Amino acid sequence: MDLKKLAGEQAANMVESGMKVGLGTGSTAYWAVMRLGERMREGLDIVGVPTSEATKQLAIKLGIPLAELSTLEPLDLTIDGADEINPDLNLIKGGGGALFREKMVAAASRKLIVVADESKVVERLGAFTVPVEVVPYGWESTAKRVAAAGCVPKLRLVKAAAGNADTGAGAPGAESAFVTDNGNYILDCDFGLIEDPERLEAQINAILGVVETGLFIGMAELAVIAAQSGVRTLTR
Ligand SMILES: O=C[C@H](O)[C@H](O)[C@H](O)COP(=O)(O)O
Repeated sequence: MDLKKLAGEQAANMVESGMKVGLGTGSTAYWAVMRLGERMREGLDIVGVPTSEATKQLAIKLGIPLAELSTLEPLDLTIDGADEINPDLNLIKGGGGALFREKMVAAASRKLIVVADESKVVERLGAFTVPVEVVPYGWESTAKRVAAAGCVPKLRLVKAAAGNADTGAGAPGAESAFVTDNGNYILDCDFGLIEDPERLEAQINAILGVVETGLFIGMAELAVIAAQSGVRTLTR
């Protein structure tokens, strides 16, 4: 049984015609968007706001009408994945690097529904490193300031698919900084288990050079969690 598919589809079944819907990013939200595409072919009528370029391309392929966030807000709901979910429905997000647009869209939504398999549910956040989006200019200095908040930040890297035969730069397998849809970098920050996620979010967001953190505090209202034993929902 594909648990991500189960959770994603179940949340997509909660969407009603006429709704303005935030479309999340990642391998679980993917299934929600796929199901919305299927339901559109059966007569569902919605307008979506994608949280990433990848989701935008998927929605276009599925024929889901899209609009700019500013023209649609407030959205009725957003369906999105998470890397960790605690009992208060506070989240760590951004494993795929989409955290900034995800937070913008979630903040403009009346309701955020999180979709995940059971492995994402934790007692305390922090086993998954906290992604922090930073502007490329002076990122090393920003990383030092983030480190002073009590973590070990690591610049997220990606392996190049193709290289420059002349210079060897970007040769297959060579690593370069991961660049977000907003043209920024990601620092993956290991804070250990986090005692006060709300305080930490405020502390990191106050650092010059930081764009946003992957801590989503008090934003999710409902979580649809799929396990081998079935689907359950968690509320705040
Ligand atoms: O940046 C990516 C997003 O925050 C994802 O929603 C999150 O990483 C969960 O992704 P997945 O469902 O693929 O585990």
